[in-house]
Amino acid sequence: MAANNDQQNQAGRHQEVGHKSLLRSDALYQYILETSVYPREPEPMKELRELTAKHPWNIMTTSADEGQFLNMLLKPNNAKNTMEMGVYTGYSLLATALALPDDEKILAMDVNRENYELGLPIIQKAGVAHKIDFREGPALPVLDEMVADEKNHGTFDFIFVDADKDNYLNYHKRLIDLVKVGGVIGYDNTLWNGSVVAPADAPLRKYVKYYRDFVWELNKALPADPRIEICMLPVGDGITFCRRIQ
Ligand SMILES: C[S@@+](CC[C@H](N)C(=O)[O-])C[C@H]1O[C@@H](n2cnc3c(N)ncnc32)[C@H](O)[C@@H]1O
Repeated sequence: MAANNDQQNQAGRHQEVGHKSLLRSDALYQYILETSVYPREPEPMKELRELTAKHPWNIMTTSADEGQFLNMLLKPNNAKNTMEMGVYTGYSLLATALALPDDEKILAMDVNRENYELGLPIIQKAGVAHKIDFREGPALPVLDEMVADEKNHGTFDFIFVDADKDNYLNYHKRLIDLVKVGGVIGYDNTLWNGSVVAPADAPLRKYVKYYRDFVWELNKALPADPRIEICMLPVGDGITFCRRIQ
């Protein structure tokens, strides 16, 4: 009996260790980048990634594996009309723009135009700048304006949310009207640097601690929303995809 219990405990432990190493091993992550991501990264995305690496706020950039994933996700889904909140220097925006058909548009919003303009020459050189409608300023009032006009309801195929985490639930309340039935909203950073499972009193950086409550709230609210199907993936800093079903 004791041996059986031991075996069960061992099996339980192995599963847990397997999960942790997937998320926590730097060497494994590097392996993914070097074997799968970097060899197939489009030249403009590589150039933008290298430019962004020199910027003082580079911690904000979308990771290369996530960029590759977004680019692949959008192609088979035949996404046409898309939106992005939180552009920074434009890595995820470029991944999206490269995946979209030539005559389609991305509504891109960020409070900071300067960082967008750092990456813009690379986006222009890649021949996709004409797909981007960049709006400088907070995203919420733009969403409110769009929601107020019923013509905009159910018109977006894909929406990527990577801006201020304390507004994610406010965004969700509006985006659910703007995305098509069958369309997808991706919320970035839903594992929030792993802090979602850290003890309440763990010593976290101030901004990580502040936003964690909002990420927790979002992670509770999305599974309870019957209008969507969801899938949370440990890509980048965690991304939760929501497909509108009603
Ligand atoms: C994590 S970064 C985005 C990274 C980007 N997706 C990329 O590929 O590099 C977050 C961005 O959200 C922007 N932001 C913060 N608050 C915002 C708001 N209320 N509305 C729009 N953008 C906002 C910041 O200026 C910052 O550029």
